[in-house]
Amino acid sequence: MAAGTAIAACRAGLGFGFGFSPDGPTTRRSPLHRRRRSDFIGPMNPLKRRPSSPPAVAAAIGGVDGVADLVRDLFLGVGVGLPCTVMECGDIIYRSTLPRSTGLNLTPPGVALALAAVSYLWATPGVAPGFWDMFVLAFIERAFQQSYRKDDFVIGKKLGEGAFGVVYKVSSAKKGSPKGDLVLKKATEYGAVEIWMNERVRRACANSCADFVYGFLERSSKTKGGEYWLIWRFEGEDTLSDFMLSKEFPYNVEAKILGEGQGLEKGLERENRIIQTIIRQLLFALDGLHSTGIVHRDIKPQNIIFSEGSRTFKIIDLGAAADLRVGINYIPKEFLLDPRYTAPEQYIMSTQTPSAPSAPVATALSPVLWQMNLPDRFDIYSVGLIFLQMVFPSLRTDNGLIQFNRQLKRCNYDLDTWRSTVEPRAGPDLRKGFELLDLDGGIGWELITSMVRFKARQRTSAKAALAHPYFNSEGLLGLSFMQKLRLQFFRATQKDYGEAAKWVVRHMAKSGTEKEGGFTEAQLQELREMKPRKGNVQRNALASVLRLQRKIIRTLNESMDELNRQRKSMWWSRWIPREE
Ligand SMILES: Nc1ncnc2c1ncn2[C@@H]1O[C@H](COP(=O)(O)OP(=O)(O)OP(=O)(O)O)[C@@H](O)[C@H]1O
Repeated sequence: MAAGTAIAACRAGLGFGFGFSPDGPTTRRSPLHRRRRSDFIGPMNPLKRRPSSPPAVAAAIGGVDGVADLVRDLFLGVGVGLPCTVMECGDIIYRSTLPRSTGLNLTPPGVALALAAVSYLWATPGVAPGFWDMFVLAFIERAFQQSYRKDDFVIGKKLGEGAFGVVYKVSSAKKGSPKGDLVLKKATEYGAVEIWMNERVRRACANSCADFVYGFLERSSKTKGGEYWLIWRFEGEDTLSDFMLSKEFPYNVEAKILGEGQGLEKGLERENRIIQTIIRQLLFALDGLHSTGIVHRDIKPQNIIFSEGSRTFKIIDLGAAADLRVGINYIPKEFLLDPRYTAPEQYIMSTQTPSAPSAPVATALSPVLWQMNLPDRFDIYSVGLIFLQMVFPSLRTDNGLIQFNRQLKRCNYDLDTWRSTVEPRAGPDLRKGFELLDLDGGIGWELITSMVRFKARQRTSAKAALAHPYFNSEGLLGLSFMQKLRLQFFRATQKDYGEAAKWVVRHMAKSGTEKEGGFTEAQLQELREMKPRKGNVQRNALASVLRLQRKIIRTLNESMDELNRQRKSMWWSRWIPREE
């Protein structure tokens, strides 16, 4: 019945038919298709023309073969096709008339479009991996992971106490729990963010941070909302800060990260090698975080732990981190980032950036926002300061670092200017530091100055820094042709294109000219800021209207922010384990 209808439709040229068999349109062998050429185009050889017949008749004529065709058409022919006048149906008898199967047709614009789409989906922080991580990996992980309760832990020595939590060394006798000591952090409401970040890191770049085991909410009579309990493996006793406070630094780290017996005399070369290794490990860990869209925001030697197991430095304390893949850019109001290590911009996203919309939209837009703000450069500034502290012993104390920050601010955050002011009257420690950075044609100085800069956009990324020749053991002279090319590229990317961008923006923003009338953006801004003046009623009225407009927009933005914050806290808290 259905086949009959299709034939009628084909005859009428309506284009309905049983079109799509698994072989594709060009190799169909049903009685229906045998007929098509002759019906619509006309026979090429009248002798070979088959009579038109309904499928049932064709089945009778064709015997078993026909029945098989009919059954196949009935079950597999499910599509809607174009009439053979439009579609290349071919003819089973004249196989040579069948168009050659080309499979997928590749065209240059199609390839370009596909490449652009793939690059966008995989660009930092990764839209496609983000959806996969959030909707597949997270659920699988949750389904198979071991869960814990408060009673599973025996609490031992206190390791630290911050503004938002207490950290203990603990052990667990629970079957299946990791061997060895564990670390437990009891955190207040902000622990939820930390659990989220640690779970994300464990799935995306486990080697970057301390090995996270589990996190859950524990109700308690003392705290209103309960406490979040976070468990990690115990990585080791020492943080980078502990090592740096010792007079033996950097030699006290050498055996741990490079092994015994390096066979070099104590001196600049040897110190340089150790510092190089620490910075490389730190950049490697940061690159892992940044590639998955997480910015730590609290990078400092106290938050870098030495893992005895992997003999590398790892990052801890993700309590202030931001996950820009899904738009968690959340800083508790009372939370102050450590001013000794923060970059001058204070914020990782422009304050003009509206707060992130719902998670899927934020994820889809994340590559654009990431490129607009380059939030990872915030952490790079902190690494640059740690690098300076390792090289110049006088900066390792709090007072030394605070004083340095003041000097740098006075020099407009320009390390070259700072150097030119302090070097002439430098003591032996400072001079030794400059000498170390000047090894191999000043390649160390070049890297450090590309990290500590006022403008985030001019700072290097962790990935680019890792490719810098500073990390090549033979220095500048040992660089291959390709490495030299890479260095040139690195230097080119460090140039300030901000002025060029400003010029374009200035010209684009100019909405009015004297000739064409209207106001330029700058004039409008002036009007917005202007206090009402007597005597110019028209101007004052316009200024009042603009001020009112600004107020309305600000109020709307604030309410949207508030709503988004509430909505966000609702959606992502679903991922945090509840009370066990
Ligand atoms: N996985 C770990 N292995 C070993 N020690 C750890 C681990 N995690 C944390 N610690 C120790 O606990 C201390 C405090 O940890 P953490 O910085 O996460 O807590 P915090 O409450 O946020 O502290 P603060 O606010 O001072 O940064 C660290 O300085 C470190 O000595």
